[in-house]
Amino acid sequence: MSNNKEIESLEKKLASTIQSRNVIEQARHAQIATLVQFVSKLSLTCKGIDIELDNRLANFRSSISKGIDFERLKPLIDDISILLQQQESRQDANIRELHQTVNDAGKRLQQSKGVPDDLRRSLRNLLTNELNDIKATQDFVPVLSNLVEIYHQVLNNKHGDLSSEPEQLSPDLANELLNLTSELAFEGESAKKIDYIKQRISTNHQLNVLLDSCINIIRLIVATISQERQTAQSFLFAINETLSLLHQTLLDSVNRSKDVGHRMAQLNQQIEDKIYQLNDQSQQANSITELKLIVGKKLEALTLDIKYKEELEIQERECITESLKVMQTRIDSLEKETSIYRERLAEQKFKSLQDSLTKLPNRAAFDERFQLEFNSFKRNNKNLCLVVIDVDHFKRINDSFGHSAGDKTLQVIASALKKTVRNTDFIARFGGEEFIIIMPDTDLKQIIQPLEKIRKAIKAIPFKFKDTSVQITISIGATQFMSVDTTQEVFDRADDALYEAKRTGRDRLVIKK
Ligand SMILES: Nc1nc2c(ncn2[C@@H]2O[C@H](COP(=O)(O)OP(=O)(O)OP(=O)(O)O)[C@@H](O)[C@H]2O)c(=O)[nH]1
Repeated sequence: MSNNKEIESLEKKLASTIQSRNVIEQARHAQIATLVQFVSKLSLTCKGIDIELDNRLANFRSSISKGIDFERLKPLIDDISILLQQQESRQDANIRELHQTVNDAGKRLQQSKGVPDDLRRSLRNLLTNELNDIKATQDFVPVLSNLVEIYHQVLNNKHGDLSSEPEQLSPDLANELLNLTSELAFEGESAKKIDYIKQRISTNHQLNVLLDSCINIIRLIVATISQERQTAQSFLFAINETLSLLHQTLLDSVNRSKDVGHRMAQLNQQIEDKIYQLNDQSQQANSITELKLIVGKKLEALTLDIKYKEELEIQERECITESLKVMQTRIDSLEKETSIYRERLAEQKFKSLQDSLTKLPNRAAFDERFQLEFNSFKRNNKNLCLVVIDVDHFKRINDSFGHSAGDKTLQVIASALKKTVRNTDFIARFGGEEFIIIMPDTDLKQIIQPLEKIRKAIKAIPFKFKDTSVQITISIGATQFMSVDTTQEVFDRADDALYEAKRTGRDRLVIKK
């Protein structure tokens, strides 16, 4: 019996132990399931970092979801742990690398030109503060987006700058403008301004510089023209003033003459009347004494009248002399003014035909003379040659030693050319580094010797810039006028000859028939 009771109590104990073990077992399963789910989810957060890790984690997730026992999971967990450790150090290296890259990009941006001040400030803050505060990869996100934004704005600015960046023009346009300015003769302050403009054009071929230069040149021309107009105006004003003064003087003297004439006529009448009266009264006189008395009185009155008449005549003469003197002075001063103005006009005509740099006749003067010589050639059919000279590699002088050295070179060459040609030859600066000579009474055979002399003379000039000795040569093209030629044809032939001289090595003379 006691045995039975014992068995019964043991069975009860066992049943309750089994039950509580089941409860524990169920709770453990529930905990494991939660843990498995959590581990699966956690493993998913590492997805995409590394393929190897991805594969292992996928394997691990599938194993634990199937409830594979710990013993079989262990090697998987070990592998994953190693991979995760490697991943951690790789992550650190990545952060350092990213830090360095962002820092480098920011520094490069800092060094680039044209970054506005506010962006430069933001960039400095990004590099010194924001970047140094980064602890984890995700911290890079706001910093990077900040940097991208700064880049974006700098690019926008640059783009704006680029679109407004002055367009580079062909140097031909700049040269053409330079040639045109050579034909302008200015004095004093204007000459200095033109020199400055020339310097700018020769070193800078940007559209805005050329436009700016054009505007400044036009301003100078307008100022000169208005100055000229003022001179002409004041001259005309002076003429007008003198003429109206002369007119007034003349009127005064006519009026005075009229007045004097009137008084003279009155006096004449008075004298005539008195003579009549004298005649009359003398016939009525009864005695010599009476006659003497009458005649005496009348003669006295007549003498007074005649004296007065004489005075009037003297006055009248003085008056006329005086007005003549006034008129003469006015006319003299007007003549002086006219001759000054005439001189000034002649001077201006001369100046507008002279190249201000070399003091040689300029292109306008050449055109005028070329036409005259051409007309005379057509009439007389005398020999006439045209020569075009161009300084070789002149650009190199400007580029190596500066525009002022180039200018000086042109002056020296011009004066050497002037000295070398005959008095009857006409030499002009055609523009830039090009000169032109009209040689009358010369044929092609005769020009070789003087032109070779010119070529050698220029080559022999000992130019020295910044302690460097430089030899400068010229190329020459020449031709003779033919009876069938137009001016353009002669010019083109001479230019072709020059081009051939350049093409075949420079420092030479080429003649074209
Ligand atoms: N200093 C100065 N330079 C000028 C003047 N006028 C034109 N130039 C320069 O002269 C140079 C002419 O250069 P290019 O036409 O290229 O000819 P180049 O260098 O002489 O070469 P080649 O003629 O081919 O031998 C340009 O650089 C012009 O800027 C001037 O008045 N003064």
